[in-house]
Amino acid sequence: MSAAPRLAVQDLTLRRGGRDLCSGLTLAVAPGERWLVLGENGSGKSTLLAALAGWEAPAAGTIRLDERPLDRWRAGERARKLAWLGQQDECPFPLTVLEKALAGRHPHLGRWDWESAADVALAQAQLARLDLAALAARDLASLSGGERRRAALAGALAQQAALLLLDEPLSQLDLRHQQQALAVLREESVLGRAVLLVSHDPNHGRGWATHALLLFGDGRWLAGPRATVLTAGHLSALYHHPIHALGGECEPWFVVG
Ligand SMILES: Nc1ncnc2c1ncn2[C@@H]1O[C@H](COP(=O)(O)OP(=O)(O)OP(=O)(O)O)[C@@H](O)[C@H]1O
Repeated sequence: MSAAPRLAVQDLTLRRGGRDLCSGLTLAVAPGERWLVLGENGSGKSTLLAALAGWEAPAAGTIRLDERPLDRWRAGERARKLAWLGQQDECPFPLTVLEKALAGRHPHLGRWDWESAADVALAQAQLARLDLAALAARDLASLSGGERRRAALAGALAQQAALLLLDEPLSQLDLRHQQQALAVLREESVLGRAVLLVSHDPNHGRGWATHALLLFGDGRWLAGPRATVLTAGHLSALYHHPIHALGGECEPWFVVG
C-alpha cells in the first residue's frame, strides 16, 4: 500500500486578472518526492506555491496537507508542517546570518521562549551545509545576493518541515552552489521530506527530480514522473521555443535550439 500523500491538490483553479493560471490542477505529492516546477514568467508558479502554502485563496478546488484541508490548519501548526521560501526575501530590520537561519525555528518555539542551544546548533548546521558557517555573525545586508539566498534557504531547512515549498531558491546561486543546494535538498527528501522547487532551468531536474509540473500560463498544466513530463517536446511547447534533448533518453540534458 502506498503512503498517504503529504500534499493532495484536487481540481485547483488559480485565477489572476481574469486569467486562469491553472485550472483543474490535480496532483499528489508523497513523502520523499522531489518536484521541479517550470513555466514561463507569469505562468503562475509563485502564485501556486503561495496557494499551497496557504497564503493565496484558490478560485476553486481543494488543497490537503496530510489529508486535512489546508484552511483547517492553524497558522503555527501549518508552519511546523510546511516551509515556504518566497521569491522576495527582503528583511526590514537588521539580522545576522545566524539569526536569519534561526528564524526557521520560530514556529517550534512558544511565544515567550528563546531559541535553545539545540536550535542554535541546528541553524548553524544548516548554514554549514550551504557553505555559510564562516558568515554566521555577519549582517545579512552585507551579503551578496547569492549568499543571502542561501541564508534564506538555511532558514527554510532549519524549520525541519515535512513539506518544502521553494520558489526559485537557486536563482542567484553559482553553479557549484546550485549543485550543493540540490544535494542538500535530496538529503532532506531521503529523510522523508517532500520538496517542490520552482526553477527556470529544466536541467535542475536532471538526476534530482522524481516528478515535474509544467504550468503553461493559460490554465493548462502537465504533472507526473520526471521522465514522462520532462521531454524536449513538452519543454518546447512550454517555452514556445525549440528545446533539444542531448545525451540519451534516460537522463538527457536540455539545450536551447
Ligand atoms: N492583481 C493582478 N491583476 C492582474 N494580473 C495579476 C495580478 N496579480 C498577479 N497577476 C499576474 O499573475 C501572473 C502570475 O504571476 P506569478 O508571480 O505567479 O508568475 P511566475 O510564474 O512565478 O513568474 P516568474 O517566473 O516571473 O517568477 C503574472 O502574469 C502576474 O502579472
